[in-house]
Amino acid sequence: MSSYIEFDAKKVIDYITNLGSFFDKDASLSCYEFGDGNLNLVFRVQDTQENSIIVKQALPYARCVGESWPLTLDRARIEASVLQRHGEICPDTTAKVLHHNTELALTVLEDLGHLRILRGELNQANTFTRLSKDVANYLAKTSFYHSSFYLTPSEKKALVTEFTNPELCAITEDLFFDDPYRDAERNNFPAALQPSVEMLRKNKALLVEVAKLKAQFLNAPETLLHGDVHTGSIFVDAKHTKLIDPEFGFFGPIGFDLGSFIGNLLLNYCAQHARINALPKRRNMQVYLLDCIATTLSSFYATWLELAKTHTRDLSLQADGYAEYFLTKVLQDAVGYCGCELIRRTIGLAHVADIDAIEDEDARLAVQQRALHLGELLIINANKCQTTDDVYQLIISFVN
Ligand SMILES: Nc1ncnc2c1ncn2[C@@H]1O[C@H](COP(=O)(O)OP(=O)(O)O)[C@@H](O)[C@H]1O
Ligand SMILES: CSC[C@H]1O[C@H](OP(=O)(O)O)[C@H](O)[C@@H]1O
Repeated sequence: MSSYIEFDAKKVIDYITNLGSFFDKDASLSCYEFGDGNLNLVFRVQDTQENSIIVKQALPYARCVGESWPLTLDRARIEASVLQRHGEICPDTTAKVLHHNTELALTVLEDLGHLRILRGELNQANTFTRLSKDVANYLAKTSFYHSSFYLTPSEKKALVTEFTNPELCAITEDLFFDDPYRDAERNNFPAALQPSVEMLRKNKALLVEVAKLKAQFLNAPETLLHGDVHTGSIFVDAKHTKLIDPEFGFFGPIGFDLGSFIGNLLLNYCAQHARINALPKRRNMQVYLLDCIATTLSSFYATWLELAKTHTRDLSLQADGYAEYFLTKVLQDAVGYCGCELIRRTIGLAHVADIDAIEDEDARLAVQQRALHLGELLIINANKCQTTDDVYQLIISFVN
């Protein structure tokens, strides 16, 4: 029988005190819940000496909807295990797991409260020079070392089983690839956007490309993905970049995380158009975001190719030219998934503050139309890209 119980602040303190690992024996602890994500509880536990830890607990349902949307507790195991595996490869860019209890679906994490969530920072027009290189390095290394280029077939198959995450994948499958393209109850957009949404849904070529992207998501266990690399899952400051929250992790197509990240930068790019009273700030941010995208792409590609040339263990995959062929497909997938992220964050269930916080209704609508159209163009044209520069030029041609 499961010993799961939902924790409150008092139970968290009792649990942490019993563990006896993180604070002085006689420390006076306080605790509060401050999660703002869609799914879980997040507590901060602190003593009076400025020491603190984070306790994250999964609920048996989705926090943002309530008990009417039951959800597996196993997501906490997946999240902790992805953080541990990715943390072994990229310790500097992955939140550190200090303790995990699978039965309680509870994980103790290092407190990253001295850093800031990237989405809020971009919305404040703050920029981070390390961001693109750090994210590219994280995505390239974690994806290479969990791919068939590096793992033996039996190692990989065992991990694919360990990281089978059907319920969380089903959420992505529905929210990314299904709901936006039909009349789904969970969709969320203003009536004024209906004509743009209908145009999108009538585009048969688009629907075929979305089908291909979904099929790839369902059928291509290329690597252990983070599964939800949006700008709300990245802590930053001038010297640090830390990824959190990989509960959607599973073995899927390498381009998915790369595309999700770039998609979130482009959502912010679109939202910047609402800054009509601060044109220099808007221009600076848009230049920064495009530069970030260019660096992420080139740095991801260069790091991955270098790893493939020097660390590929599979003999056949060492064939001259194969890594380049493989990476071209990864880039095309990334452009497609990027387009899906733009569309689903505009008209689907889960929105982004970048757009939703725009107060002026007309300005918000114009940004939503821009994001939808950009998503559509990217998905339809993704397969024209052969190189990272092609991807960048494609993006530039549609955003300007
Ligand atoms: N390790 C951490 N250190 C500090 N704050 C954190 C940490 N992990 C999460 N948080 C805070 O909790 C919020 C929700 O966390 P997140 O992992 O995104 O939850 P969910 O899984 O519900 O989306 C984050 O936006 C951040 O403010
Ligand atoms: C009901 S899940 C919707 C959405 O929320 C997740 O993000 P997060 O947990 O970081 O808030 C994920 O992007 C899902 O698609």
